[in-house]
Amino acid sequence: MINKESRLAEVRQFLPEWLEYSRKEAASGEVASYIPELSKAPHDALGVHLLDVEGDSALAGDCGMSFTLQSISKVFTLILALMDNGESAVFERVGMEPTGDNFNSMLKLELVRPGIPFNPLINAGAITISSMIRGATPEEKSARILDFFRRLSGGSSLEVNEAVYQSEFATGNLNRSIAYFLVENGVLDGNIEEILSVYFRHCSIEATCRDLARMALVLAGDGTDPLTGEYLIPRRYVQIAKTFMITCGMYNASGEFAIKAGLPAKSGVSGGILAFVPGALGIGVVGPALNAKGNSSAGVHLIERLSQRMDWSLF
Ligand SMILES: NC(=O)CC[C@H](N)C(=O)O
Repeated sequence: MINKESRLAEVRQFLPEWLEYSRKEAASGEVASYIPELSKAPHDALGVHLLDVEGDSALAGDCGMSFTLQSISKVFTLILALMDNGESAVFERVGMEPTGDNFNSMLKLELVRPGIPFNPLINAGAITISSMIRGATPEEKSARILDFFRRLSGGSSLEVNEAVYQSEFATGNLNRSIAYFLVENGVLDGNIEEILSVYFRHCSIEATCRDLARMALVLAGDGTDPLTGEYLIPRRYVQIAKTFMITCGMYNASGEFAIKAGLPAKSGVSGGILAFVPGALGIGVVGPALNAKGNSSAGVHLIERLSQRMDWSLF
């Protein structure tokens, strides 16, 4: 058990120094450019916000910067799809296993029958999950997702970054290929452009490190917001999301991250990372320069170091 008060006090004291040390890792990374709009992010930025169950914060660096959630959103659309459809319907369409491949790989879709995506956190799985969000139109589905994310982030006013959305929609041919493949396999049905618009929109929701920390805090609280007492997610669905975050949350570097940090986490190509210490605190990090696995170079370094110094690993 960690002593929350004294831990965050200690973190607050050392955080600026640790952050500057981790920032150097950005030098070895690259800002994502396959979505053109993302390439505008500052290469050396690094920000962190930690929020504990009492509402105490520790923050450092470029934590005022906003960025799009990208793959981080997949954790919460999975949860919404579980709430909308139930566990068995969701797992008829997506699997429960890590792939060991890149997040946008199509390799295993062809290799393993019946061709359902390996898990809901790779693009194929997340596109399938987007199609399962309740709503009569894509606009209604997107509005429900945004509303859910706003409630999870403490009644915030999160918005879609339209420029990033348009940039993804215009250039997302690999995601289109995945979607057509899923239709062919009988996993997806419906209008592909509409399904992709729901997917690209939730990836393009803009947030700050504090928003990530706030959403992570709800997961740390097993689905109940520790700051308001509001029940937002059934505990079972948090358990499912948490397990996927450990096994697949950092793409094909999840094993290494589990060993080095030992925390449930999800990263996105914008350089954001959401992580949490169950029962204790939510963590939001951004560092746009990515390593070869597509995770924030400096962000991974910072979370691993924090977890090791503070003895936060679950394992
Ligand atoms: N890994 C990511 O963050 C990928 C999300 C991005 N929107 C994509 O589909 O490529």
